[in-house]
Amino acid sequence: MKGVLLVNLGSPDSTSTKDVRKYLDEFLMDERVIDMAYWKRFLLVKGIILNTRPKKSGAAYKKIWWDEGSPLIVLSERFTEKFKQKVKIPVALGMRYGSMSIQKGINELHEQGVTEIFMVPLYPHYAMSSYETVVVKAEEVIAKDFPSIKLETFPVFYNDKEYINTMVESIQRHLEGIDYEHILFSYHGIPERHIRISDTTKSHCQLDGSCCNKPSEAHKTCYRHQCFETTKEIVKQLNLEGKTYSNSFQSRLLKDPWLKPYTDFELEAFPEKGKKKIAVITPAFVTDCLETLEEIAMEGKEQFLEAGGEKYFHVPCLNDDDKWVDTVVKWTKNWENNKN
Ligand SMILES: C=CC1=C(C)c2cc3[nH]c(cc4nc(cc5[nH]c(cc1n2)c(C)c5CCC(=O)O)C(CCC(=O)O)=C4C)c(C)c3C=C
Ligand SMILES: [Fe+2]
Ligand SMILES: [Fe+2]
Repeated sequence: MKGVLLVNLGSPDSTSTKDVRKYLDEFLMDERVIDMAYWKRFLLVKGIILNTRPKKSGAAYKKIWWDEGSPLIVLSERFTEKFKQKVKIPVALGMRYGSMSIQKGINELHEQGVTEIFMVPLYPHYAMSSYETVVVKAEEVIAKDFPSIKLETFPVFYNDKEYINTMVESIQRHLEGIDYEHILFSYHGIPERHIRISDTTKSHCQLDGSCCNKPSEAHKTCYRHQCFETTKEIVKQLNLEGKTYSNSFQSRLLKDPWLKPYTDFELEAFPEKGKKKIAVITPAFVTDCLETLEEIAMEGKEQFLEAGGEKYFHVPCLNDDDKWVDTVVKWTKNWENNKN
């Protein structure tokens, strides 16, 4: 029997320092997130980061937490409920980190007799710290505990026609009546080093603007290229002119160079450049979460207004948008009918 596993990143169980520490421990000890030799990662994460960050992150989570729980989890559950109504096969939701694990999701499907899983990682773009780690984890769980299950994973969908149309419709709906003169596409950042590690050609990605427009095999796993493509496709349909939009990367951790330009620097510089009314879109996330609700909608707004900005609007993620649900249903039905 066929079944679907939807996978998102996951959140702590609560905003308490203890729960946030447990979540960050699993997240940051992932070798695809902090890519150091095990002993170095162990010392950095357990010896340094976990001593201070859980309290700080817990306070940030408190600012966005809902009565029902983490927005990322609640919104993913709402999406899943709507999705279940539209397909006839078993569906489960799993998270890469935290209690609602991929293991639990696969087990839930297994108990319903599922032998073939269609997994949709809810990430439009390929990064070793997002899409790749989900695939590796699911494959490990299946090899260890469910060897008879066949797994097929939906590819990244950064330039998929249906996804782009869904984004464009949602953006147009949210921006109706909003007074803005510039759109910032703010993507989750990754360390520049990760771009080089994921470059399958080992020579294409230069990180200097010279490579992302040249066709290459490397783009199949190039986060930077894929983010730029998402923006290009969206602005094409929105008919935006060159100087009225730009890209940036947010959520840096540690001191290594991350993808540039940095969102916080851009937000502080816009007013001086005459861009005083902006809208921010966060396409790396299909679900609103700490990084969009706190970092962009709250902190980003404050930084922009303090620097002299006048109007600031964050466009919500797709969340449980009906057209978005229908898009993932369509991908699923194509898989059921061997059309993907
Ligand atoms: C969009 C995909 C994501 C990529 C790529 C990604 C890379 C990445 N993240 C960190 C560190 C942290 N990220 C945190 C939160 C967080 N990250 C994503 C998505 C991607 N991360 C989401 C959806 C969220 C929000 C989770 C939620 O519960 O709402 C956090 C935790 C919060 C904090 O302490 O700031 C950390 C830490 C690294 C190091 C990285 C790539 C190397
Ligand atoms: Fe992250
Ligand atoms: Fe590139």
